[in-house]
Amino acid sequence: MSRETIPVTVLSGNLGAGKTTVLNNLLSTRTDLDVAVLVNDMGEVNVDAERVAEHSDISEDDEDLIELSNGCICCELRGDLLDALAKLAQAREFDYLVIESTGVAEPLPVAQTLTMGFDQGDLDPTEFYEETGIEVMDYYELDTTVTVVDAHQFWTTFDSKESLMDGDTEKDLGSLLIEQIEFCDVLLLNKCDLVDEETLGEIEDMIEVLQPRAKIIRTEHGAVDPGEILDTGRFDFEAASQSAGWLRELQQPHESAEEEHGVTSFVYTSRRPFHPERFAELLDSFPANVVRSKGHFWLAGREEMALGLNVAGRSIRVGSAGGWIATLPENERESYFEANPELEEIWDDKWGDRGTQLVLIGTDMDHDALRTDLNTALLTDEEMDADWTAFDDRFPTWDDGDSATPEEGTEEPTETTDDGAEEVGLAD
Ligand SMILES: Nc1nc2c(ncn2[C@@H]2O[C@H](COP(=O)(O)OP(=O)(O)OP(=O)(O)O)[C@@H](O)[C@H]2O)c(=O)[nH]1
Repeated sequence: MSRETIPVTVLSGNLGAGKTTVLNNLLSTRTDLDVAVLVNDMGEVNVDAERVAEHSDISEDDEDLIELSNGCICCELRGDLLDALAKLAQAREFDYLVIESTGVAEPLPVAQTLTMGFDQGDLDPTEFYEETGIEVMDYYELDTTVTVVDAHQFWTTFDSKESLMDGDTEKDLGSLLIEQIEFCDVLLLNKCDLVDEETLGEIEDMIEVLQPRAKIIRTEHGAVDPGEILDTGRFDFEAASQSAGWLRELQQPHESAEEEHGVTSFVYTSRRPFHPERFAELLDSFPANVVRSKGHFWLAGREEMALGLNVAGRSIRVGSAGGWIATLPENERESYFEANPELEEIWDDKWGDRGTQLVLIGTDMDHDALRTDLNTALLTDEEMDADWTAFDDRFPTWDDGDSATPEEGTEEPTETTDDGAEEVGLAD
């Protein structure tokens, strides 16, 4: 069979979750399917590629199996990924392509590379086109992003602060797991043979709140019907980027009802700024049962810029979330109002759109107690009239040249930690 475009499946998942097992299972049980494989491993020697070769008809010298080593396809190997895709396309025809990404890859940049193409490839696409008559990006279509999650290690990884280098940034396993869950079309909850029914239910409740859009499939030893991960047509960049539970919650806030296993979420909003020291103290001892929090906040004394909070597992990051609409020049502000008439409703005569909006997701959270704690960190009436610049403020500072609105703001998060007062220090 040959076809117009090759559907591409990207397999992500933490180290040891079972990505290679899924792949081996697919290749060894369905030899009738013409699948090419691209493996990205961080190691010197590409262990995964050797194992895939061992367990399937594909040999390591085979042009069907391409290995990318010494880097991660979500960062420094993006160009190499495109090179490899071009070489595969040139080598022969096949019906499906599966990319197994390294255990530290974030699915989003991989998806971006596959959907947006040659922003930094070593290979000149024009040259390739002249040689082959094939437009690489037209030849492939990102079809399904699959995250493999290790059910047995789930809670340990979720709470883990063990860090890994992800390109130039250090990431902890917990937040990587959350990012992988938040960006996928299909989630394989693997190693279900090692976990009891009650725990599986707890994990599923958490995953459903973090990622309401994905199809969750329980697997043992990576055995999954190929139709669930190949040529499913499920990938949609826009939908995938918008599917994280926290984002949905921000867009349509609602107090979620308690699930069977106590996983809930809610949105905290305030039109008063936080006191920098009291809010820092709150983050220092942030409750461990809040496993995910995202949003922007207003810190007294920082009237030019919204700050972004990003809590994932045990990692707490604070970054710039862009300027307030209130700080924009008059004409730009007016066009914002025209495009977003609902702004009128939240606009404050003195403070404009300044305020706080945070989603909190967690297990057994006491919503009222958390709201009270957050409210206690807000300025009091008396403090509202005080000189805000006199408050102690150990949050980092950023260049405020970025005029993005809070919702659109890209974060340049500064890693902060939350264990122990000494380590926590938000300031440098
Ligand atoms: N009991 C059990 N073991 C599994 C299952 N799936 C995979 N394993 C084992 O878990 C280990 C890791 O699996 P891999 O498939 O290598 O995991 P991976 O995600 O490819 O790992 P990296 O390539 O290191 O990121 C192997 O020893 C597998 O045999 C499962 O469902 N149950």
